[in-house]
Amino acid sequence: MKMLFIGGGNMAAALIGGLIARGTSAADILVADPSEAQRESLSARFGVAAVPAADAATIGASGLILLAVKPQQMREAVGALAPAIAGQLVISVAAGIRAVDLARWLGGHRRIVRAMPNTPALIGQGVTGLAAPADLASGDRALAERILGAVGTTVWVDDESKLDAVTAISGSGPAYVFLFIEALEAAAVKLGLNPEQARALAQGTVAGAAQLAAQSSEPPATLRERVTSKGGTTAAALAEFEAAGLRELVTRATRAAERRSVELGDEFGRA
Ligand SMILES: NC(=O)C1=CN([C@@H]2O[C@H](COP(=O)(O)OP(=O)(O)OC[C@H]3O[C@@H](n4cnc5c(N)ncnc54)[C@H](OP(=O)(O)O)[C@@H]3O)[C@@H](O)[C@H]2O)C=CC1
Ligand SMILES: O=C(O)[C@@H]1CCC=N1
Repeated sequence: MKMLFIGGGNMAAALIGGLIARGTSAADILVADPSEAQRESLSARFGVAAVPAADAATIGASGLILLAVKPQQMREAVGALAPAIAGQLVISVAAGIRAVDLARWLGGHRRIVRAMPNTPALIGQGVTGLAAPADLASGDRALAERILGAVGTTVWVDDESKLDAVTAISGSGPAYVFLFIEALEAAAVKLGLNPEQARALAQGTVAGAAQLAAQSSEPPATLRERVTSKGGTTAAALAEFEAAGLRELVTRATRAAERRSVELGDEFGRA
């Protein structure tokens, strides 16, 4: 089946890279993106064809259309598709933009799934939230699940509005983890380790802890307690995190992301 990506930026690259690594043929993927640099980069990295804009013939020949432009760009991008769309499934990965608005811009098209993936899709370790209208055919649900499931795990939410929370947790989440790695690395250098040592230790620790949490049947709190010897070094560090309100800070940060997702839908979707 031919897949057409509208927008070939960071998220599209992660999905395309993940799909190709897991057996999708590059010949089955076409990307439309006005940026020459993006097109060249995608073709060089993944061997996919890329065009500045999709024409009616390529839109009509695609079995699946993936919308991967920024929310701010979605109305214009979708408006250009509308006259040529041939009833195929459309999957949007955009934060905030609601299915009802996409449907309106697509001239009443109803075969729409919203997905909120994340960039670890590139290495097949993504996690994607999915939402679809209740009347979407089960074959379309299965197709969306197969595409996003090829690059990681999937989680359906019944209510589309829950995707704002999904975005705040797992869509944006990799950036929170990268920030923590950055901070741990910087702290390591301040403690006198060289930058290579700092990177190896910080990255290795986060990767190992994440793998252990994923493979363990025990909750993260139990795994944390197992590191924390009574009166030891971990307890000294965790006391600082708790005193600084790390848990509340995470709640505040994710609320801000969720709020922003709703705002993006209001700001760029309702027009
Ligand atoms: N990055 C992430 O981790 C995640 C992103 N998303 C969602 O994915 C979407 C894309 O995000 P991201 O990849 O980060 O953004 P990028 O800006 O990296 O990619 C968007 C691309 O679309 C291009 N574009 C703009 N207008 C059009 C058009 N009319 N037709 C085709 N392409 C067009 C842009 O070109 P130009 O730069 O020239 O405008 C750009 O290359 C967003 O809606 C975001 O919410 C979802 C989950 C995670
Ligand atoms: O930052 C953003 O808006 C997008 C959505 C989730 C991750 N990146």
